[in-house]
Amino acid sequence: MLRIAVPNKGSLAETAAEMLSEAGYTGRRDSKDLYTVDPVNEVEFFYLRPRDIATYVGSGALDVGITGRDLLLDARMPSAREVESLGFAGSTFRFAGRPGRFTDVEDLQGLRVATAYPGLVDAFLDERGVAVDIVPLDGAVESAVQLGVADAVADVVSTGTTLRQAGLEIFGPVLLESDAVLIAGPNEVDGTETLLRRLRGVLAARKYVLIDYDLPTALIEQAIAVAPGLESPTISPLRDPEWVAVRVMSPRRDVNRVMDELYAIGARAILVTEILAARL
Ligand SMILES: Nc1ncnc2c1ncn2[C@@H]1O[C@H](COP(=O)(O)OP(=O)(O)OP(=O)(O)O)[C@@H](O)[C@H]1O
Ligand SMILES: O=P(O)(O)OC[C@H]1O[C@H](OP(=O)(O)OP(=O)(O)O)[C@H](O)[C@@H]1O
Ligand SMILES: [Mg+2]
Repeated sequence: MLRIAVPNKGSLAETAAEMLSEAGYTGRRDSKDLYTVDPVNEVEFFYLRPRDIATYVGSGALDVGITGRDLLLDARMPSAREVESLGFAGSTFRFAGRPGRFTDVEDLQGLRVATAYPGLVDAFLDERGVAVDIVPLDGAVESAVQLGVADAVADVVSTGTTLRQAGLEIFGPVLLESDAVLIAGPNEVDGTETLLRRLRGVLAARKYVLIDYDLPTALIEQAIAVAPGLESPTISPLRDPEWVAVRVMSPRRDVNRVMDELYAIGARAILVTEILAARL
């Protein structure tokens, strides 16, 4: 059985559980459960703190897991590796301080930097030869400057609202672009490929829609230039020999522009439908 580590709470937990459910797995019924087994799909789920998941997977205790790229790097587990980005919980990892006080990381030399990601920050500053005093905190790191325990912070930034509210300003380079990732450990385990294919199917179903339309045969090349599909569009004959029916997958975010352009070319009966699941 494949042993999968899943975030039990925090920003990653809900979407991770949704993706696994859309991928056909049966997860826990109660948000307090720490373990559940899905005998049909031959997987076991262990619900763990996202921060600990790289440790379990990197040590080989569990086979694969879902965590954040920032948490994976912070854990410094060389035998845990990223397999696939899962496209949610996107954020950047940044330094911030009082407005105007810092322009670059070199300005941090000898100062106190509060963070919940000491491994990540240490590695970044070491590489640049900047020595600081790391103040390790568990969360709500943005308050550390105001409360006088640090001169600057290094933390997850999404909308920037938390930093703004704490009166802090970003400075210096982006330490990391993070999102939720599937990670694997040192062992090749049966079932990993199936899990990966299923999760990719969920990502594709979220990212793409199906477009069907009818089109005068002579306009096919123009229409395909607007919506080329992934491999190649499906083109089927219609009863009227002057017309064809076309079906393509198309990125969801572009779909209204694509429909407008297809209509302008001469396509009619343009229909967009959701993809429930996919193997590409
Ligand atoms: N506001 C956010 N937007 C996007 N991703 C975030 C945000 N806050 C945290 N994350 C991501 O969530 C992961 C951290 O998950 P974790 O559950 O440890 O923290 P959390 O969501 O801050 O939970 P909590 O603060 O309740 O402990 C990291 O990968 C981080 O990049
Ligand atoms: O840029 P924003 O959209 O404001 O999001 C970033 C904030 O979100 C997370 O905090 P969370 O609410 O998880 O609290 P925590 O600091 O206690 O982890 C993260 O640690 C930042 O503080
Ligand atoms: Mg948090």
